This record gives sequence, structure tokens and C-alpha cells, in this order.
Amino acid sequence: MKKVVVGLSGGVDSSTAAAILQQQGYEVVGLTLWLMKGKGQCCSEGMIDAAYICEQLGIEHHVVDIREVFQTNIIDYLVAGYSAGITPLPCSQCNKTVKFGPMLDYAREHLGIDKIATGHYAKITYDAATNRYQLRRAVDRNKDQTYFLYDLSQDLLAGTVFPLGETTKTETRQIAAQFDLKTANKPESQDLCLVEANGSMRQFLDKYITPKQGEIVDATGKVLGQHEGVHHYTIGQRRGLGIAAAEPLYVIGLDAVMNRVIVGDRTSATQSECTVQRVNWVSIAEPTAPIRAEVQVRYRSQPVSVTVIPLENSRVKLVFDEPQFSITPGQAAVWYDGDIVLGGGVIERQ
Ligand SMILES: Nc1ncnc2c1ncn2[C@@H]1O[C@H](COP(=O)(O)OP(=O)(O)OP(=O)(O)O)[C@@H](O)[C@H]1O
Repeated sequence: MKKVVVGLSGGVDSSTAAAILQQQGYEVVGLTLWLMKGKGQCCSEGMIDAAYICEQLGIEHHVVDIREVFQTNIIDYLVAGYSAGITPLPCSQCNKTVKFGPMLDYAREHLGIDKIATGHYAKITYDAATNRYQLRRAVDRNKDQTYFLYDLSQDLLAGTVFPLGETTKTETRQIAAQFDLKTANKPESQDLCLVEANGSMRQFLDKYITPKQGEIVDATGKVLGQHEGVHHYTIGQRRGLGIAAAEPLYVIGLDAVMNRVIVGDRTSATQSECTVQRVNWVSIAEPTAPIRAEVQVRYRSQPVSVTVIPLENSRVKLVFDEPQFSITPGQAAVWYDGDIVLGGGVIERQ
């Protein structure tokens, strides 16, 4: 019998993924990663719901304590990034180093199973011509999570199944109801689990970074106001600057060394190119010449036309057809050919 380990967060997506796989004839084992230290309300609730689902499906439930890995790879990474004046994206890092990697390792080493599944909205196909696994957008474009999955390696893609890639969220809830799963009507979780657990990103960061007052300046260095800590700001931010000005002002730079927030008009917050580091070429081998693609520079941003120029040391330069607003160091840039994720990486400070 085919066996698969399903990552169960206690939400409707992963519960439904497990039920679908079981119906397809897989022997399913449930695995919940215990991620957060402290009270970890979302994790403890999630673990209980995941246990309930395993009971309901009549499958084994394993809980793996991975709090130290989450602390080092996500919390410390975020705190270091925000302290240095960048806005790190934790989710792609979390998927690769906290979720998929450790889950597949656990499945292989402790259970002798070589496949894992999650409730992510994405698809994986295999291209025999290039001998590569390809990551593709989900049918439900509104739920598509490929932006957070660009960093998965070929080994991880080969060992992963996404049962919800062809399913819309509405259909997922219908399937969950048909299986009578307890989680069928569970509310949607927020995009960022840390925000869900802490109320806001600001509240989370204030636990780790002591707010340090400083100056808000324009590009010439003229002081326009005061800020409460560089880590409270992000590139492109307009609200909450507390400066009265004739035209709208946006954050265009964060100087952690001088403890300054730099603001400017909308034009100065746009860029026609940027560089990207720690690039992972997902579905194709690294090209040797520039390629045309469509890039997303934020999770919810529209894909825009771009030329991707390969550089040395896993870096690329992105040259946008039209200048883009609020290119944010630390966020991911992910480029696509239609629904295929070609590659992605972390936007560098310019
Ligand atoms: N703590 C965890 N342990 C195991 N797997 C997890 C955990 N958190 C998330 N996952 C897996 O990653 C998938 C995507 O997680 P995400 O945080 O985006 O939740 P989601 O889309 O709201 O899904 P769900 O409805 O299953 O919570 C989940 O469907 C699940 O398979």
C-alpha cells in the first residue's frame, strides 16, 4: 500500500488533504510540527484539532517538537533582519527549513515513508525531458501559495504531494463537510502565523527589539519628524509617519546604522531594477543568458513583465518593463512562465 505522511496544522486544508489521500488508497500518517515556544496558542489548539482529525480518520498521529529550529530559523532570522532595516519574509524560509525538510527527514528516518503531503495550494508536475520536478500555480489563483514555495529543492518536490492543487477553497470546504471533518467550518488563519499568535507584527517585534527613537529625514537629510524604532517601518509605507506634508510621503529607505527612516515622494519609491540573492531555480536549470518572465515582488502583487539576468553566486538582476513601487529588501521576488515557477530569491538592499 502507498504510504504518505500528511503535515497536519489542525486547519481545514490539511485535514481535507489527509482525507482525500486516504480515499485515494494511501495509508496516511498524520504529523504535526510543534513550532512555537511560549504559550503558542495557535500551535496547541492546532495540535488538539489535528489529533481529533487523526482519531476521526483512524490514523496514527505524530507530534514532532521543532521549536528550537523555528526559533533559530524564523524568530532569530526575523529579529536580525528587522534590526538591520530590512523586512524579511519568513514563510518561504519556514517552508523549506522548518516544514518540508524536517517533515521529509522524519518520514524517511522514523517511519520509512518517502512521501509527504500538505494542504498548500500549489501543484507539482514532472518533466521527463529535463528530468526535473516543476512547481506550478494552483487552480485557485486567489489561494495560490507558490510564492512561498519557490525555495523548495528538487529532492523536496520529488517527495511531496499537494492534494489541493486542483481544488478551490470553496470545494475544499465542501469536501471537508462531505467527510464530516470537525475542521470543515474552521475560520481562515491569517497569512502570517506569527501575527496570528501575537496580535500584530509590531507587537511580536517589540518583544525582541527595544524601540529606539530616531529621525525621519528626506533624501537630502533634512529632518522631518521622529520615529519610534526603525523596525516599525517598511519600504513603501505611507501611513503612520506622523508628518504633515504637501504631497504624500513614503518610506524609501531604512538606515539601521544611523537609526534613520528616509522618506520621499511616490516617484522616489519606485525602481526600474533590483538584485536578488539566494536564488533557487525551481522548475528549470539555471539559465546561462537573460530570460523573460513575469515576476511577483510581494505575495499579493500582480505579476509584471521582467527580464531576469543571471549573475554569479546564486544572484540575479531583475529589470522591470515598467518601474515598480516599493521594492522591499528581504521580501521574495518569484518569477513565473505562465503557471510554472521558474525561480525566486530574496530582494537585496540596493
Ligand atoms: N504545525 C504544522 N505541522 C505540520 N504541518 C503544518 C503545520 N503548519 C502548517 N502545516 C502544513 O502546511 C500547510 C500550509 O500551512 P498554512 O500555514 O499556509 O495553513 P493553511 O493554508 O491555513 O492550511 P490549514 O487549513 O491546513 O491550516 C498546511 O495545510 C499543513 O499541511
